[in-house]
Amino acid sequence: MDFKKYITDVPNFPKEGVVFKDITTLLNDPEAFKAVIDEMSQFVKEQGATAIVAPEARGFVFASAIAYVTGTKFVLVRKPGKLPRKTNEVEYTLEYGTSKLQMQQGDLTPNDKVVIVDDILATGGTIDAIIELIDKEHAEIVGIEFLADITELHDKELEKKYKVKSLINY
Ligand SMILES: O=P(O)(O)OC[C@H]1O[C@H](OP(=O)(O)OP(=O)(O)O)[C@H](O)[C@@H]1O
Ligand SMILES: Nc1ncnc2[nH]cnc12
Repeated sequence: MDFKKYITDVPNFPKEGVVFKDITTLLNDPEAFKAVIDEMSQFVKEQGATAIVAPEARGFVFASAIAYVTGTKFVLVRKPGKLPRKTNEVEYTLEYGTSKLQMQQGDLTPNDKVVIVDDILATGGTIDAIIELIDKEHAEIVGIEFLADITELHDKELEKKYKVKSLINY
């Protein structure tokens, strides 16, 4: 399936100069969304993952469906003040701002084999922060997957260190 046609480009959102990749048009199409979840789940199975880690909010939309299909545990990465137990925290910069992400201590164990799931890889700031949070728990990262990758916005370092898959490349 040609997934690209289900993503809508929205110029100058949320800031002047950013072309926002709107995934809601994909979510509005049940067949396309199912095909995406099936393909992303296949990657998780191939890597032999025991856990999926994803950031709010759009990452959750994909990750929870993939965790259900693959029977893996799902660990949440959230913005500050949302997770109730003791967390680790990392500050990061993304295409249109700076923020912090947290993951609860002990949600992952050193035995976990993790696939990280998110909708968009842009500058890579978010994914780098998630990797740092997982490394603090000494879990193994066996793969990273995105619905879409905006190639011109990030370097190639991620692909050098990890098995990375994107269903759509811009
Ligand atoms: O590669 P980067 O430049 O770091 O950008 C990618 C991140 O930006 C978006 O999340 P956002 O923080 O906008 O949160 P949302 O999912 O809550 O909209 C997207 O869902 C990725 O997580
Ligand atoms: N251009 C973009 N579109 C959608 N989500 C994003 N996250 C970071 N950059 C983005």
